[in-house]
Amino acid sequence: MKLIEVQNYDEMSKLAAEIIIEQVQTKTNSVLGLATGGTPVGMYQYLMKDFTQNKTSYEQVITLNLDEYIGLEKDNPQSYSYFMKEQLFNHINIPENQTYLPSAKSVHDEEAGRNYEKLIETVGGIDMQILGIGENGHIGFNEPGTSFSSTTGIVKLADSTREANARYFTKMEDVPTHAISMGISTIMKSRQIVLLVSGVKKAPILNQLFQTDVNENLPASILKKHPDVTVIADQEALSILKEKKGSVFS
Ligand SMILES: O=P(O)(O)OC[C@H]1O[C@](O)(CO)[C@@H](O)[C@@H]1O
Repeated sequence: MKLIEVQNYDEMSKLAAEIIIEQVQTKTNSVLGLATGGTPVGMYQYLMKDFTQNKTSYEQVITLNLDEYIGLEKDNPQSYSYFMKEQLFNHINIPENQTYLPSAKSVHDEEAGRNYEKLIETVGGIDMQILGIGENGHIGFNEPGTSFSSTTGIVKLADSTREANARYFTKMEDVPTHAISMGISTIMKSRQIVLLVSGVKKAPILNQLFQTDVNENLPASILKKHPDVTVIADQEALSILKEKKGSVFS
């Protein structure tokens, strides 16, 4: 994993957007894997700004999101489908039928994961996957303990994930208990991965990520086995890791 150290959230967001813009300009029909959550919001704002100023075109781009809650309609403001429209799709020239999120009718909808896997294959695989990391080390909604060979399917959210995401809901009971998520092996098939890490809350997990071996209790640790991963981390996220100089900073 290549680590790029930046000052703050804004620098992380700008750099991530620049990497995506370069990808889209170099390969106009790029397939982008996108993430939700608080981390990529600033990056999406930079993409919108660039679209307004420089007219980078997304006409031929295809996007595939990592995950979606189960039980929320697409027009529910807490759904990731709604999030992506609000944060990005409504503001750039990407055709709606080229933006995909996984979607499952219920926690028993096993077909949904298989269909998403087929879709990813049909579009030729993901060129560049953007990831955030959960405070417990999850990528997508693959919680600690998930098999590294997992493919897209229904996942149960860890209590800590529901608590972390409760900030977007009126009350804890409204936070869905399950989601559909790209699997870990699915994410690992992406040709290039960019992991964004910002804020002091992510400092412990970022430290663990660099200090521990690849193991299923820390889903993001599998990224160490991928040939092309760039981690962009800000000073707050790096605060614990940098105290332990000598490991990655020597
Ligand atoms: O960016 P946040 O809100 O800290 O969330 C971390 C990660 O957890 C998820 O919300 C779970 O999908 C990701 O989208 C995100 O990258």
